[in-house]
Amino acid sequence: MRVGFVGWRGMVGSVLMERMVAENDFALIEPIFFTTSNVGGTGPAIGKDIPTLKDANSIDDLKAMDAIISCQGGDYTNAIFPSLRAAGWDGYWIDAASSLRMKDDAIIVLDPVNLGVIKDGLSKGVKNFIGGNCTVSLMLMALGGLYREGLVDWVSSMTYQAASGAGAQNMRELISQMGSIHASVKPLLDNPASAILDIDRQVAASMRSDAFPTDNFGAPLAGSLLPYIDKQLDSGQSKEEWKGQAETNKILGRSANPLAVDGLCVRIGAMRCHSQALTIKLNRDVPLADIEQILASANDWVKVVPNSREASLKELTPTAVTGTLSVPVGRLRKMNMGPEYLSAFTVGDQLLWGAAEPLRRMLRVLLDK
Ligand SMILES: NC(=O)C1=CN([C@@H]2O[C@H](COP(=O)(O)OP(=O)(O)OC[C@H]3O[C@@H](n4cnc5c(N)ncnc54)[C@H](OP(=O)(O)O)[C@@H]3O)[C@@H](O)[C@H]2O)C=CC1
Ligand SMILES: N[C@@H](CC(=O)OP(=O)(O)O)C(=O)O
Repeated sequence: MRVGFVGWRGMVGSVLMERMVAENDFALIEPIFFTTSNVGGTGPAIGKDIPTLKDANSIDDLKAMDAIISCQGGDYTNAIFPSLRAAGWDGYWIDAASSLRMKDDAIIVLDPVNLGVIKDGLSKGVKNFIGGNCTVSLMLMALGGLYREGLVDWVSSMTYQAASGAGAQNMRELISQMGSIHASVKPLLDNPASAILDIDRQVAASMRSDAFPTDNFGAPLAGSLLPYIDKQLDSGQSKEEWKGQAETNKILGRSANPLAVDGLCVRIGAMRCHSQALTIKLNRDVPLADIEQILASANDWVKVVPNSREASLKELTPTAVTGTLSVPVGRLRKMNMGPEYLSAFTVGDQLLWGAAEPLRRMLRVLLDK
C-alpha cells in the first residue's frame, strides 16, 4: 500500500512517526512524505530509504496514494480534501483534524472502542476515517467497558486539559510563564526569612503585568487556569464541550439514540496529559467490584487504580502518565446522590491516544483488511 503522510513533522505528526517506527509499521507500507514548505527536501528518518518530499498541495501527487494520513490541520484538510475527491481520488483519507469528523461519509476512529463501527463502515465502502477529539477519545478509552455493557445513562465530564491541546507554541508559552513567575520572586525565594505574602503579591503582580508572556493563550495559564476552550457557541457550551456528546455518540455508532454527555472544559498547566473528573449516572446499581472488573477488561490500555490516596498520587497524575499509552482510571466510588451515581477520574496522553495512536491503528486496520 502506498501511503502519503502530510503533517509528519508537526507535534501530532512527530508522535505518529515515533509510534510507527516503534511498531515497525513502515516495513508494511510504501511511505511517501509530503510538505507544504520544503518540496524536494529530506523526509524523516524511519529506518529505510524514502523519496524526497513531495508537494502537499499537488493533487496529482496526492492522487497516486492508496491512503493519505494528514496531521497538517483543519485548514489544509478544508483546502485540499474536496479538490482531491473532486479529482476522482478514491483512496483512504485518515486525518487528525476535526474538519470532517461529523460528516455522514466519515467515521471517527478509536478501534479499541469502535472496531465494529469501523469494520461495518469499511464493508459499506466508507473511505474517510478521522481521529476523534482528544478529550472524547481519552474518556472513551477509560469508560469503554461501561458503554459496552450498556450501563451508562449519562456522563458529566469536568476536564483539566493540557497545554499541548492548544499547540506546540502554547506548550512553550506555558514554560515561559512558569519561568517568568519564578524569575520575578527569585531573590525573595532565596531568602528563607522573606514573607510568603510578599512573594504572593509579587507573583500576582507579575502574572497581571503586560510583560507576562500571553501571546498564544491570551491569558496567564501558569499559576492559574483557563475556564474556556475553543469557540463560543450559542448554546452556552464551548465547542470543546459540544464535542463531548456529539463525538461520543458518533464513535459509539448510536447517533439515533444519543447518550447525554456534558460538562465544563478547562485548560490547566499540564504539558500533554488531559485529565477528567467524571460523574456517571448508571442505569442500575452495579456493585463497585463489578464496575472495576468491567472497566479493566475493556481494552489493553485502561488501568483501574485503587481509590487510595497513595495509589492516586502515584499512578493517576499527568506526570505519571505523560509519554505512555496507559489510560488509568481511579477515584471510583459511589456518590452521595445514590448508588447509581459513580465518580471517576482519568488521565491520558492527549498526543498518543488523544491524537496519533488512533490514526496509526486505523492504518493497521486497513492493512489487515
Ligand atoms: N495539538 C493537538 O493536541 C491535536 C491536534 N490535532 C490536529 O492535528 C493538527 C496538527 O496539530 P499539531 O501537530 O499541533 O500542528 P503543528 O503546528 O505542530 O504542525 C502542523 C504543520 O506546521 C508546519 N510547521 C511550520 N513550522 C513548523 C515547525 N517549526 N515545526 C514543525 N512543524 C512546523 C509543518 O508543516 P510542513 O512540514 O508542511 O511545513 C507541520 O506539519 C491540528 O491542526 C489539529 O487539527 C488533533 C488532535 C490533537
Ligand atoms: N481542542 C483540544 C485539542 C484538539 O486539537 O481538539 P480537536 O482535534 O477536536 O480540534 C484541546 O484544546 O485540548
